[in-house]
Amino acid sequence: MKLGMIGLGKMGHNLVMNLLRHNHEVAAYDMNSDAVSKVAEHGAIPASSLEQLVAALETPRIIWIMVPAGAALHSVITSLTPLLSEGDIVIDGGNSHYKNSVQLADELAKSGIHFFDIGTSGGIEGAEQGGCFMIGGDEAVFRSIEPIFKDIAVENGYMYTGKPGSGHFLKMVHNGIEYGMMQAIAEGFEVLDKSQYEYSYEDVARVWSNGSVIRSWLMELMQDAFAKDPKLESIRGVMQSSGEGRWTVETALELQASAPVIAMSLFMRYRSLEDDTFHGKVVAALRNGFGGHAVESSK
Ligand SMILES: O=C(O)[C@H](O)[C@@H](O)[C@H](O)[C@H](O)COP(=O)(O)O
Repeated sequence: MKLGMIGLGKMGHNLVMNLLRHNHEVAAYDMNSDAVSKVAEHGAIPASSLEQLVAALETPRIIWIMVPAGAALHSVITSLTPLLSEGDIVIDGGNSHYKNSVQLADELAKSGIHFFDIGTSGGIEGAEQGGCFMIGGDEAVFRSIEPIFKDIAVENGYMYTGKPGSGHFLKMVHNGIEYGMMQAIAEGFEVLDKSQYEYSYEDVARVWSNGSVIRSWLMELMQDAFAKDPKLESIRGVMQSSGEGRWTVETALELQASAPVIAMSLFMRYRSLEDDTFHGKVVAALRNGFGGHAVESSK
């Protein structure tokens, strides 16, 4: 099939490579012209503006947007929509909040444009070698673009999830699970690290990756990381987050669903951003107040 790709960062670039490998025709645009040249070297049709990208496609056009959720996506949509016609298809493959995707689908539907919210998983490697795609939008229109996903997903690695918003909702929950799984793995290694035993963590991750109940891609990645740096000494224990974990917790609260592990994982990320905490000072002051327990003075 022929489609356009807007956003050629790590994910967009690799998706283009995957599409080209499967003989799809891709017109590609990014604000960074070097990123466009890189995919053009591999056979993509280079576009130096959104207008050029739109002109390179036949109607109904299929345009996949792979830019950061929020302001960047909003800006692309605002500039792109006036260039499109009824029947065109717009895909957001980023980690957008599902409520924004529902709203966007409604807005684009007013101009007869079909919108798909796609949760894309599998990381940078998956984008290139075969990823996992959770696809929300109109089912009949989805069937017309399904061949794309048959090609670029791993086997059984795509799913039509239902009405608009359902793709990004599913990806949000997936990422909430990701937070909990990673935190549990991390805590296990923390206990090992504080223990009297001298394990090679690379070997632990290897043995847990083979036949054990907790074998997983995350454990394999753990093995790779410990192979490079046996005690992860070159990395600070600071855990950033992009929003999906928080949205999962907020959604669980809205739905009154119990998600304590995911919530704690999120809070552990926030905690990791601070060396000292105000809550720690408060508890120390209280213990000192009622029990005369010693406090440590700050520098
Ligand atoms: O499934 C995936 O491929 C990942 O989840 C991917 O989407 C990304 O790496 C996360 O969004 C990171 O999320 P945090 O920055 O919140 O950890």
